[in-house]
Amino acid sequence: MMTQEELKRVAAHRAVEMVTSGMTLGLGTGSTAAHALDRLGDLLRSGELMAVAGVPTSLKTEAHAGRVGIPMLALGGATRIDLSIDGADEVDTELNLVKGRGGSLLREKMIEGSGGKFVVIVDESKLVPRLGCTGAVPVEVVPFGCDRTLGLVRKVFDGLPGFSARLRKVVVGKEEVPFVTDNGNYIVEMFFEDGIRGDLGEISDRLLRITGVVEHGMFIGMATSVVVAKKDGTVAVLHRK
Ligand SMILES: O=C[C@H](O)[C@H](O)[C@H](O)COP(=O)(O)O
Repeated sequence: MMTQEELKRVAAHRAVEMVTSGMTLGLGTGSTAAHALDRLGDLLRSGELMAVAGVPTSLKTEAHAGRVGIPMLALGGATRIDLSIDGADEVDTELNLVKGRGGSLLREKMIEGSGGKFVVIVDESKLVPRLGCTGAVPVEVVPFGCDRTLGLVRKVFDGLPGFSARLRKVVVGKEEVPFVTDNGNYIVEMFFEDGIRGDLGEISDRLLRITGVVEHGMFIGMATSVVVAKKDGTVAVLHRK
């Protein structure tokens, strides 16, 4: 039986097979996407891939891509993005995603939603019947008035049994402080007892209408395919219908 880390690598390597020389890539963030960065670096060093450039979805990815020698472009400097490769926290049966439990959802959504293919790489444990089944659905909010914004997010799900929301905190020294994203924003985490039931598009619209919300971690209808590494070591590639 392969470990979860090995499965992440298997999925990442399969997605990197879709990369050809000359492509501009969206470079994802997280432990699964990290395997794709390493593989891209290896292929560039060996000369099997040439003239590839990447647009990093986080400062961490920018540093990693720099270490492994992937040439980079800023989002504004890329005329097109041919293919983005990134992990996800959850993938539902329609290939909608929860992303951003690592805090990188905004840049990911900007880059992965800017055209081209978006290939998601996961191990089997990320497949869920409904988004929000296995943990937090993050929402990026501006720090100003964040308590008011948190209250307005709670109102969207008013009366929903088992729903809760809180500001994501981290411990620094002995103190709990808000988690700060690469964009200087905070994260509200939404929790659902048994996942999100209802129209995701409508829920998305209601969240995005709240002044103070910057973006949320539901990636609806964005993934063009999902590479799933299964426990037995086989790989399935699911395509959006
Ligand atoms: O903010 C984090 C990103 O959305 C990641 O792609 C996501 O959290 C999945 O990360 P991992 O591959 O480490 O499970």
